[in-house]
Amino acid sequence: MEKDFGGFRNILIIGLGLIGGSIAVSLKNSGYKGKIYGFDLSEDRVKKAIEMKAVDEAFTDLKKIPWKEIDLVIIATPVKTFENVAKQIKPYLRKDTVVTDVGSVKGELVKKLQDILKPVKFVGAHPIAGTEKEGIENSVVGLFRNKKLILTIDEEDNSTKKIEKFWTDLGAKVEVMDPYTHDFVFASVSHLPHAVAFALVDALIELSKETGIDLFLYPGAGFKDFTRIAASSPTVWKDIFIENKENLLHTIDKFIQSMEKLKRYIEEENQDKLIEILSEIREKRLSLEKEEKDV
Ligand SMILES: NC(=O)c1ccc[n+]([C@@H]2O[C@H](COP(=O)([O-])OP(=O)(O)OC[C@H]3O[C@@H](n4cnc5c(N)ncnc54)[C@H](O)[C@@H]3O)[C@@H](O)[C@H]2O)c1
Ligand SMILES: O=C(O)C(=O)C[C@]1(C(=O)O)C=C[C@@H](O)C=C1
Repeated sequence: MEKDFGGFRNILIIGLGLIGGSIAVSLKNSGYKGKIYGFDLSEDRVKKAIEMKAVDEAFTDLKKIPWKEIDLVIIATPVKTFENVAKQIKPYLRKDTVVTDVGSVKGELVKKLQDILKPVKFVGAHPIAGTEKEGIENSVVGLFRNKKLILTIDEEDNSTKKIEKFWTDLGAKVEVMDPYTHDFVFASVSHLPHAVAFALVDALIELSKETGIDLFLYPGAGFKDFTRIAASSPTVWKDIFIENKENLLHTIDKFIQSMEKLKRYIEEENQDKLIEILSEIREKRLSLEKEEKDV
């Protein structure tokens, strides 16, 4: 099928960060023909976006945006800003403009945004792709290629089909999930791992203080691999943690239980149990590599 990115003629990206920027540069690189407009509160980000030719025009003032031309708005700011952003753009939107997002949390937020934006259609979307970097200066061409993209929709209609085509043409593999299941799943496989990585570095900061030995002078590859995501944006992640609080707290409790189990087996020097649990965990982790190869 011909690449038409859902047939949206002109697009506005709100939030010229890593994800908003990666959408812009990926569109430009894939032959998207329409205009890409950008908006950000930061003058520097706007300047950078224009300098990089990631967007055709970019603004820090909503009033200056050529709203009549905009067929699709993509909200790509930290999740706690979404409601305000929706309220601020609502008066400018054409009734047939579609609004979507890239937020890492869905749940109630999807319903709130649908209510704020009504009668304009809001379609919740979450690309399962990113890095620990922030800002458009770190954007990646092709970031979404072969990556999952979760659409949190109740039913298919013309707008959801267009959003699905938009992401398919960027190379993503679209899956539909209800917003609440989405938040449990990504609390487990994304938000908990980030919390654990942040906490692990925190533990080493505390141990360094307690002992007077700077443990960060001796990181091996394992520590670096494991904690790459602890370099992620504090602003983006405090919003994700708070917006998905209930699910995240539940997964943190499960993680503490697993740590306590491991601690107990170590304390008891229980070799059988350690072999049993570590073997089971290793099998699971290895099966993940195999699934990736099979894709
Ligand atoms: N980083 C990832 O790996 C990743 C992956 C998938 C989804 N997401 C989601 O994408 C969104 C953006 O994350 P990012 O990593 O691109 O962050 P980022 O920090 O790189 O970019 C966010 C941008 O939004 C701007 N901004 C903040 N508040 C604003 C407002 N009210 N109006 C306009 N601009 C505003 C900031 O100036 C910044 O340029 C978040 O909702 C995040 O949950 C992130
Ligand atoms: O690879 C990374 O750096 C990421 O953290 C990407 C990652 C994740 O896999 O957890 C982070 C947040 C998202 O909402 C989606 C993807």
